[in-house]
Amino acid sequence: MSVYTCVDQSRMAQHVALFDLGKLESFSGIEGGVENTNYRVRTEHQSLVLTLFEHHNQHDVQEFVRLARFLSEEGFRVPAPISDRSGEWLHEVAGKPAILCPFIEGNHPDIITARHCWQVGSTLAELHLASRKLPGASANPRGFEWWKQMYSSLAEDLDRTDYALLSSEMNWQLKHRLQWRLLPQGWIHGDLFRDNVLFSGPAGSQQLSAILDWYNACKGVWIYDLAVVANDWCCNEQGEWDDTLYDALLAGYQRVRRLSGYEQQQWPLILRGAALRFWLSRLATRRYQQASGSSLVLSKDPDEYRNKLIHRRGYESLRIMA
Ligand SMILES: Nc1ncnc2c1ncn2[C@@H]1O[C@H](COP(=O)(O)OP(=O)(O)O)[C@@H](O)[C@H]1O
Ligand SMILES: N[C@@H](CCOP(=O)(O)O)C(=O)O
Repeated sequence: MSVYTCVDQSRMAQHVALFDLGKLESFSGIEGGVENTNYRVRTEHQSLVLTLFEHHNQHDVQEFVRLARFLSEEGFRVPAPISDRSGEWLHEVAGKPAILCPFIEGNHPDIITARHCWQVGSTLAELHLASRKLPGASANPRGFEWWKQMYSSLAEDLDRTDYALLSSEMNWQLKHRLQWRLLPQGWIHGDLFRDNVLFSGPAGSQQLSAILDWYNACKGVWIYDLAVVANDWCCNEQGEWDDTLYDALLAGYQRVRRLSGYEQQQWPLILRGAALRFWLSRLATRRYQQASGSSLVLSKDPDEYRNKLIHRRGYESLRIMA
């Protein structure tokens, strides 16, 4: 469970009292999540999630919640923060920027099927196209510049073999920066892992009920967003593809937006970049968790993404289904 910041009963009640939600009934830390502190909050009138941002200031939060608010208004199943009586949706709780969103029913499926992947793919493409109407996406704070900073700070955290792998991939990515820049771009979710999507309904006919955690939303290459999904949803921890899931994801995405020949050509490069990004961020998270000494934290294994990167480096090209 990831609860980095503890909020006591009286502070929670004081916060809930700002909204038209009735009295606070109960609250508890949410299991899952890596980066922020989340509480499930029940009031007389509603079930909600309070998120405290651990690494971002109010300005950052205003920026990346813009997309979630826009998409929610466009009718996508995306939780957007609710406003208090004075119209304010961004607050400070325990010294952290805080938002309160409606709790959305659903679960993260234990077993991923082609049906899940197809729905995630098509919804992702719909999000990409819909968000073209929202101007002003800012650059990815976990993009190439951040990779470089992390790379130079990681020499002590990695053994020689892993550091050599990291150096080699950084050089490869540097050599191919221009290819990234020529790909179609726009708003991206940036972190569409299984634990950021909810499904509801009976097993076998589940429907996607929400896309959560918009806290990495930024400007980026669209197929990078798709590669993040492929690397998490469609392979095992060693990076070996499940062809059925992989084909369903790409078919779902391409039902809405067809990949160009150039995107197909660059796909292996982007899959590698997406694996590298999460290897780096998991190493960064591990370092942060060790330093903060928090007891209620969920750890995600950096080696999983090192393994996926190794696997992706084995591909010069990769089939993309129509
Ligand atoms: N609005 C919501 N409705 C239902 N569950 C939610 C909602 N927001 C978050 N959660 C639950 O909390 C978990 C962690 O939230 P998330 O935003 O992914 O945290 P983190 O940014 O720390 O990774 C999610 O996996 C989900 O189960
Ligand atoms: N989904 C990611 C965690 C989120 O990435 P971060 O850069 O915001 O820490 C994972 O599984 O590693």
